[in-house]
Amino acid sequence: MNRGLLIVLSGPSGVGKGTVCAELRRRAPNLIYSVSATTRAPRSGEQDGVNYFFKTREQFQEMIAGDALLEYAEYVGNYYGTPRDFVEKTLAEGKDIILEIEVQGALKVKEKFPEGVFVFLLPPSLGELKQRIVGRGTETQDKIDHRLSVAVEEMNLLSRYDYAVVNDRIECACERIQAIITAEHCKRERFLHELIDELKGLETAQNGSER
Ligand SMILES: Nc1ncnc2c1ncn2[C@@H]1O[C@H](COP(=O)(O)OP(=O)(O)OP(=O)(O)O)[C@@H](O)[C@H]1O
Ligand SMILES: Nc1nc2c(ncn2[C@@H]2O[C@H](COP(=O)(O)O)[C@@H](O)[C@H]2O)c(=O)[nH]1
Repeated sequence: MNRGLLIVLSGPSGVGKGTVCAELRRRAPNLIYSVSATTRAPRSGEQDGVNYFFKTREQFQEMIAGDALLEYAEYVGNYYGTPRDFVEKTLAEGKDIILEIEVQGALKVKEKFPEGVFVFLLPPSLGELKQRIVGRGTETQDKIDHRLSVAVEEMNLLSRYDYAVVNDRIECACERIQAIITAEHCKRERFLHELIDELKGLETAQNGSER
């Protein structure tokens, strides 16, 4: 059985990662979502085990010490991390999994899983990014300013990603990401590699007989 694809979706706060991820999962129910652990307080409507595993700092530090996280990062005053076992089990079962995480963590995942598919979601403009994060209404002005200053640093790391996708319209962004996932599956198809090897063999044999 082929291993599943590890897809990492990053991008600045407020660009629409969560929104795009939710729409991708609606379109492709087989795509598994990695629920992160965090020390951030739940927002109104967020559920433990669904949006995040909400942890105290002590519980999170125990997860770090017990090597239970594939990666973690401190972002704007809170810890965020990806539970390791669930990702490894999902990939071993041949299922695709998507991680929606910030840039420092994504680059750590890239060191461990260079075969992953790393997608950076971009806003159509910085003005629109600001409007989205303000419009969501979940953060204080202080936190918004902090998240926007981190956003600029994050966008400087865009070149470390395999793909950049603009989230202008949610449907278009999802279609672009779905096209990337389809293409990445094709690249990994064993029969294609066998066919390419066969063609190379044929070419070598032909060149040999022409000499
Ligand atoms: N393509 C879009 N057009 C207009 N608004 C959008 C679009 N995508 C997302 N939004 C809106 O932007 C806001 C931020 O989206 P979302 O919470 O998904 O961002 P995020 O990148 O997951 O943020 P964070 O990293 O802070 O969790 C939400 O109010 C969402 O409805
Ligand atoms: N490195 C990680 N970053 C993560 C993880 N889960 C979420 N995130 C990112 O944190 C910021 C803030 O999230 P918010 O829910 O407080 O708005 C955002 O960029 C998320 O993508 C994780 O496991 N590791």
